[in-house]
Amino acid sequence: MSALALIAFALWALFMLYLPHIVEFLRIRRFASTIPGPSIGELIENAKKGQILAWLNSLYKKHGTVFRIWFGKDLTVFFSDPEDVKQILSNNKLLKKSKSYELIEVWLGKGLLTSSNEAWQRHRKLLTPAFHFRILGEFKEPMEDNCQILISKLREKANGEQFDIYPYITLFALDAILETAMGLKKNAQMQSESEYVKAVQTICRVLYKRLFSFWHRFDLIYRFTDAYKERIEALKVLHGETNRMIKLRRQMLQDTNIHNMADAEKSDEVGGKRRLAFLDMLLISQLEGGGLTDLEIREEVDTFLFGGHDTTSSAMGFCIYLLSQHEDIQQRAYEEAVAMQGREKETMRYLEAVIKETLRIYPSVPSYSRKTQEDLQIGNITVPKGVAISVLAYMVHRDENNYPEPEKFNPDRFLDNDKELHPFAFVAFSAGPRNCIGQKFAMLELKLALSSLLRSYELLPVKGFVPNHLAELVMKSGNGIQIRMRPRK
Ligand code: HEM
Repeated sequence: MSALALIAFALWALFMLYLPHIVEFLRIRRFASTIPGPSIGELIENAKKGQILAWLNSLYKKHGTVFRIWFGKDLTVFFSDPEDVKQILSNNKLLKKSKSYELIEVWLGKGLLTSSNEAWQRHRKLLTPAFHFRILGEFKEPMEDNCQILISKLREKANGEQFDIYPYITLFALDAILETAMGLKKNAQMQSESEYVKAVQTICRVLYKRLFSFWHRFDLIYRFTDAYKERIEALKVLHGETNRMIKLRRQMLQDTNIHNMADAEKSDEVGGKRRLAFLDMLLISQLEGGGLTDLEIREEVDTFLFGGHDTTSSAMGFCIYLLSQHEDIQQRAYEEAVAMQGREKETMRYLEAVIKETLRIYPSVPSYSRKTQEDLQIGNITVPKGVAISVLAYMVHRDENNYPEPEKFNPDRFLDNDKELHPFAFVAFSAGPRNCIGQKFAMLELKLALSSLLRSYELLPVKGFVPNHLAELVMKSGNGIQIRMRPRK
């Protein structure tokens, strides 16, 4: 065979290899032309401005509840109608996450948040008991200890002067998740300079930055950036620490003769405490023979850490801001917090409504996406295979049919007409099979922290302050959470 024929054959083989992708892409392009949406130029311009949520809001107003955006060659269709959201989130065939989740795999690997198919199903089944409310109750005490540290750290700020409370909250949330996920008392609140705490903050920052950067998305370019170097250093610390903890907790189980759950239930001591961290539960199920590999365990522990600290700090920060702005609502929440002291695990009707209303206006995860693995009918649209579908919780929560005056902070919505709401009108924790596994954990932590804060301090508004909410992977306020505080008498 001549060289030319060889080249022609190679080209043909390559073409045949890519043919299905080319056909799929052409179908997607044809479909995209039937859905309204902005140009790529508009995307770049708005990403540069950093006001993605305001832009998505304007697209919703212009195009309605369904619109599309091209992210490079990847198409995402955004949905905000509760009826469409119901079809998306309850569909058992739509469980695969979209491509943007691959960016966080360097840290989380194929943990629960990023994995799909059988691996996800197996892990979810294995992890669900660890989030059972009875087990979570065991964490009330360490969470309360961390709340006390938060209250005392804030004492120096409770002088009526303006300050940013957000850094205090993040360290509190990090301590709460480190202690419960890994059994690790890190005292981030006391040692904010620790190498580990800094690595968590660095990795969150560089991963978010990459998600919304056009250039950093190209691997070849990214490898030459400072962010890449920072990422490598942070991952070394993070993975090193999780591996160290796996070794340490395994040794503790061995030393206390715990080989299965029955032994653990009988034992009083796991590392000096009766409580089992999520990590212990995973290690015990490994000992019982049906568990995960060491790598899978590390990925899950890192996933809890990521999923569990930024989301709750965001919710807590926005809730404090809203309470500081609404004296009457704060007073009602305060009275309930006083009446329920020590019983926060029980229903706290008003504070729960306050938290839900906060998450309605400021959903910690403003949108989340799946990828279609086959053509899919949603409402009157047939979405072709290979398209990312995004639930835009931020706009679902601003649907005027369910929420008249949607920008108004009114927790009574969740007391008065909760039953009249569309079941998919509130999706801050997502819904269906891939909903947030940690939502009960999050509610317990938020209730404990907010009620002890309310009992200790009066939250006062800062004149003219409005949070600049940014759509990072987790919604944040770009200008912090500025408040003033006074001790309660
Ligand atoms: C206010 C607090 C929280 C909010 C608003 C929240 C929200 C969400 C949302 C919207 C999802 C779905 C994401 C997606 O489909 O891509 C999710 C998934 C998840 N969350 Fe949360 N979350 C919170 C707290 C937590 C906590 C405290 C933990 C862990 C202790 C946690 C662990 C997870 C995990 C592991 C998943 C993936 C579940 C799966 O795919 O099976 N979250 N969360």
